[in-house]
Parts: sequence; C-alpha cells; structure tokens
Amino acid sequence: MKPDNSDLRFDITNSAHETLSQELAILLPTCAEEQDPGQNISRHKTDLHIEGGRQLKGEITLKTSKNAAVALLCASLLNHGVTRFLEFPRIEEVFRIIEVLRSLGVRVEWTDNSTIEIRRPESLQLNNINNRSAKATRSVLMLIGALMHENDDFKIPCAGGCELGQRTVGPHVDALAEFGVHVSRKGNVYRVAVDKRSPGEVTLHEAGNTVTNNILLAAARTPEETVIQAASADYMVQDLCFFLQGLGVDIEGIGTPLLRIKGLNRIEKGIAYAATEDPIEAMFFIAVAVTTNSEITIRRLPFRWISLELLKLKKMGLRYTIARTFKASNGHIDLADLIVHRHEGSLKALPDKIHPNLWPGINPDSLPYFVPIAAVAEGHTFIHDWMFEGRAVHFREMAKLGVDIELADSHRLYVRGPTKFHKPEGELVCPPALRPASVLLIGLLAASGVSVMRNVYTIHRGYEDIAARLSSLGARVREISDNE
Ligand SMILES: CC(=O)N[C@H]1[C@@H](OP(=O)(O)OP(=O)(O)OC[C@H]2O[C@@H](n3ccc(=O)[nH]c3=O)[C@H](O)[C@@H]2O)O[C@H](CO)[C@@H](O)[C@@H]1O
Ligand SMILES: C=C(OP(=O)(O)O)C(=O)O
Repeated sequence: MKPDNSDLRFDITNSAHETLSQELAILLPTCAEEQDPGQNISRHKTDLHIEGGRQLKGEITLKTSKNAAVALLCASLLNHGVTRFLEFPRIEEVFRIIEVLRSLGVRVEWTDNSTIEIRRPESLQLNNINNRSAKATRSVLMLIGALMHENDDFKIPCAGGCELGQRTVGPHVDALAEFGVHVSRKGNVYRVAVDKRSPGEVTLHEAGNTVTNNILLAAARTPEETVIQAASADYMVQDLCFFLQGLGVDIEGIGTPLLRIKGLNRIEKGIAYAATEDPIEAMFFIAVAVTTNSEITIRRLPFRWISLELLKLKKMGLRYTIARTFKASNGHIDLADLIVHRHEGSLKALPDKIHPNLWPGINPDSLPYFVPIAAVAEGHTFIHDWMFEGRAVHFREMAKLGVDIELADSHRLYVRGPTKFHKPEGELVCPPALRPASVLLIGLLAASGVSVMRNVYTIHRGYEDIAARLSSLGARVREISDNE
C-alpha cells in the first residue's frame, strides 16, 4: 500500500501521536513498498546456479547471526570508546548497516576477515544518513534507541527488511514514547523528536526482538532503572544484553521476559565482543542435510536456542549426535557440534501442528525449514505460521519443485510427503524474504538437474558465502551474473 499522508493511519504527526492507540500503532506500516531491494548495492553476483540431487558430506562451521550483528552495530553508537566485534558475519545486511554508520561519520574498519573496529566521532552527521542502505533493512529502526541520547531531533528512513506482509512498528513507537521519544512519519522518513525522560517501567505490546533491542538501547543510557516487561528473550536479545553488560550497563533477567536495566549517562569504553553462532543458520544446514539425505557435522551450534526444533526432529525419526559441548567465544552461551545422520527415507510426519512461538518455542525463523523437512517425511504435516501476515504464501513456491503443499489460508499450510524433488520448469526468482528464499534453495539442492535462481540478494543478506560453503559439503552451487 502506498503511504498517503492525508490518511491518519499513515501520518502520526497530528495529535494522535501523543496518545497513539494500539489500533493506530498496528496500522502504522513500515515502508517495505518503498524499499530498495538491495540487489543493486549487493557485493555478490545476482544469481545462483545449482546442480542438485547430490548427497552431501562433511562439516560446516556456523557463522554468527545476522540478527545479533545488526543490533550490535547499532549499539556501538552508544559507546564513545573503541568497539571491536570479533567473528563478525560478512553478510549483505551487515554491509548495509556499516554503510549507514559510515555515512554518519563513524569509522568502521575490517581489521581482518571477521573483526571490525568501530570508532564514532563525538558528534554524528545525522543529516548525511545513507538512505539507500538504511531503507534496505528493518534493523535501521534500532538507530532510534541508539541516537536518542545525544540528539533531540533527527530523521531516519522508513524500515524495510524481508517482505513478509505488514510488519508493524507500533510497539517501537509506543515504547519509545515512554522515554519521551516521539516518532512520526512523513512520507518515507520517520522524524524523531526527543524530550528524554525515564519511564521506570515499559510494557511492550508485542514481545518482538527488534523492539526489545530498541528499548534496551534506550535504557542502556538512561541512568534510572528501566524495567522492560513482555520482552523477547530470544538469541539476538541475549547477545545484545551481554555486549551491553560488557559496556558496564547493569542488566538482570537475561533470557527471561522481564529485564531490569540500569544504564549509564555516558559510555566510553574499549570493548571486544564476539557474538554467538547463528541458530537459524544451523536450521538451514539441518534442513539441507535432511532433504539431501546426507550426513553433515554442524560445528558450533548454540543448541539451547533450538532445543525444541531438535526435539521435534527427533520425534520425526531423525538421528543426530551431539558430539561435544563447549562455550561460545563470548563465554556465555553453550555450543555443541552436531552430527546429523542419514535418515534413508525413514522420517515420519509429526501428528501435531508445528507452529512458532517466542523463545523457547520453535523460533519463527526456524519454522520455514520445517517445510522442506516435512516434504521429506511420510505423511501429512500441518504448519501454522501465525506470526507473519504474509510469509506462508512464499512456501507455495515449493510446489514448483514437486512438493505437495496446500495453503489453507494465509497462515496455515499442509505438506504431504515423501517428495521426489524435481527441478522447476524454467528459472526461479528468489522471493524477497530471507528464510523462504533459502528454503527454495534447499529444495533446489535436493532436486536432480540444473536450476537457476535469480535475484538472490535476500539470501546473501543473512548467510555468508553460501555458494562456497555449500560447495565445501559437495554441493554444486555457484554465483553467476544475470547475463550468464
Ligand atoms: C533483525 C531481527 O532480529 N529480525 C528478526 C525479528 O524481526 P522483528 O523483531 O522486527 O519482527 P517483527 O516485529 O516484524 O515481528 C514479526 C511478526 O510477529 C508478530 N508478533 C511479534 C511478537 C509478538 O509478540 N506477537 C506478534 O504477533 C509481529 O506483529 C510481526 O508480524 O524477529 C522476527 C520474528 O522472530 C524475525 O523473523 C526476524 O529475523
Ligand atoms: C525477517 C527477517 O529479517 P528482517 O527482520 O531483517 O527483515 C529474517 O531474518 O528472517
């Protein structure tokens, strides 16, 4: 839907923003329709060439997560000292946020292949923000929580990100208002006016990940105690909390829906922090192993963050071994090496529905990987993707690869396996959403024959060097240009 400033729903600069109702907040859209899909600023070739139907073998080491990385980059603005992030993922989404930080005058350097060093100037050039890079992400919303402490009037471009149906920014607007931060939308920008105050307690009306992180950034430089109720306890929130603790912010309740934060007026600290490996990338590789009936070792898995997913897989009959456990480099999170064994066609559909939930439920970003996994299992699987308004429709693309999939409505789908994956007729265009796009790639790996997937920017947003890493397992995947 096009933004229309004559319509109250899309323009909260009038008096409505003072008492933004839940109804209005929910209707306030992000600007996905305005976003640059990012393809033109990608550092990768546009397309993937896949020779599928091969059994894979070997081991893969997980990278740290996109979703923690983007929060950490925004959080680095809170610190006037030098921030170093170790084991950082080299993914398109990270490149976009780095471009935004640089446009504000921040020095960001890769000091080796996976370490970045960030030095912010005393004051930032907020009028110079790189709109193109910013609006290719949803994470740009977290700049508000980071910038509100030293700037009382600024603008940021409307958020983009994966196209999964309408994704409200209402919870951000409402919770920031408790800190005296008033966000209004004019055309394609959010205008932020700050008259900072300490809210004491803030209840989020959605326990979202990005909103929790935004409010953590707001609380981290608010010296009085802030209690966040109905917070997300998910992995990227935990990573941000550990980093903020390293900066000296007092946080209790990490991993629970109730966070108590005592912030600092100013932060000037040299810090090095290594984010945790990505549980969702692990689900991607588990689904790759299952659909190609391969034995793959996945190294450095934060297994507690997908323990329910692993339990469901076990109930389906998947055999796996947790080979050793140890701590992540940040010293906080338990990791394990996981060997996924070949199932030889023995998986059975789960009798109960599979649906996502806030952690420790099945992660909303893990859910899509149950589509190709269910396609391999014998029987009917009911998948209920209730969280996103428009994600389930993307899974229908799997029908082009031979998956028996029925969309009952925009949230409910039925998958009937087992599937003999086949290559699609013609080329596939990548859906503009990371997890559904990567699910399609998994299907192409399982399908015999040569296929081409066009415009794969969205996969490079979240997964590093995916063609080379899949190739290291014996897959035949390579990046090609749109004229090849
Ligand atoms: C940068 C980042 O971390 N992005 C993640 C974050 O996005 P983010 O936190 O931005 O997710 P959204 O705020 O868009 O929430 C996702 C959807 O779930 C709905 N919702 C959310 C919480 C809730 O309590 N009730 C509810 O209905 C929202 O209305 C929306 O439709 O979380 C999503 C859901 O895990 C993930 O897919 C994204 O990868
Ligand atoms: C929905 C996702 O990303 P974003 O929140 O950045 O759009 C995702 O990573 O699956």
